[in-house]
Amino acid sequence: MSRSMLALRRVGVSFGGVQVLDHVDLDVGEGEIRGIIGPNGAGKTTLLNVICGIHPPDIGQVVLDGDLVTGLKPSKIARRGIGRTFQTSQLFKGMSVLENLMCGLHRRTVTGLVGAGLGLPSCREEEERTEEAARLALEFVGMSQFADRPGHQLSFGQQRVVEIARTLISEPKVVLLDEPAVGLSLNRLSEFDLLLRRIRDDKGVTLLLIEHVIRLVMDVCDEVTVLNSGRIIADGKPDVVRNDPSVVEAYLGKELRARHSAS
Ligand SMILES: Nc1ncnc2c1ncn2[C@@H]1O[C@H](COP(=O)(O)OP(=O)(O)OP(=O)(O)O)[C@@H](O)[C@H]1O
Repeated sequence: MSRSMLALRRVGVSFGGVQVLDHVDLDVGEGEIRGIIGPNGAGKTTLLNVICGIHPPDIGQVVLDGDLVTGLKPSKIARRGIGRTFQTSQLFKGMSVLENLMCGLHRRTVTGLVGAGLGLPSCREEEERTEEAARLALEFVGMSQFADRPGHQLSFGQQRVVEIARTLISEPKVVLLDEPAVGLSLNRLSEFDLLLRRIRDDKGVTLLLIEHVIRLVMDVCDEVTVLNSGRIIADGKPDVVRNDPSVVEAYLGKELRARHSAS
């Protein structure tokens, strides 16, 4: 593995006495695309919430690029270099796609939204830089033609891509993607696969991807981690994980058994 970019050490979380994450250890190398799969309720989203600080772990540690970030506020963890998308669209209604992206950066600029809104001369230069960064991010994900379109008018799949662009303008080290391929057609899926690779290769971003679209996970991920009932039951190259008996049983079993009996 390359240098460790993100590590979880014996992370535990319980909700109302139910252990949702149980001594989870994870090492993600710099520039890796890591898939996290598992049945519904396995703890995948909770894992992302722990990493980005939305839900601090009861026990254990989160280490980002060598620094302990456990217990920091989500905004601080974001500043340390972790971006995140969610299962549902988080675009602001009534704002254009470009404005949505600029919001992502305003939160980090010196003058912020208020100064920009007042149009203070000192803010104009920063405003121009913010707009330029937003346009470049849109261009990177191939959505420049939608810059002035209200965000909520885009298809669900397009909104997810805009959200990824919004994470990129902050130049993160790691981006966490929660089911980003929901709503994408098969054609779009191969474009999306390429986009993820470009984010890694051109921007050097490490990606952690929760996904139920197994084809995408097996194609694009360097490594795959399988969670079941809050525990890691397998971890490794997609081909190895795909054939691991415990994974077949816990997660892929139903699907594969159905395919075998059909063939
Ligand atoms: N805030 C919460 N309070 C109580 N229980 C929760 C909370 N968040 C999650 N859970 C429970 O923790 C378990 C794991 O949920 P989580 O959303 O992490 O699973 P998941 O693997 O992401 O599932 P899915 O694939 O359906 O999104 C579930 O049983 C869920 O009901």
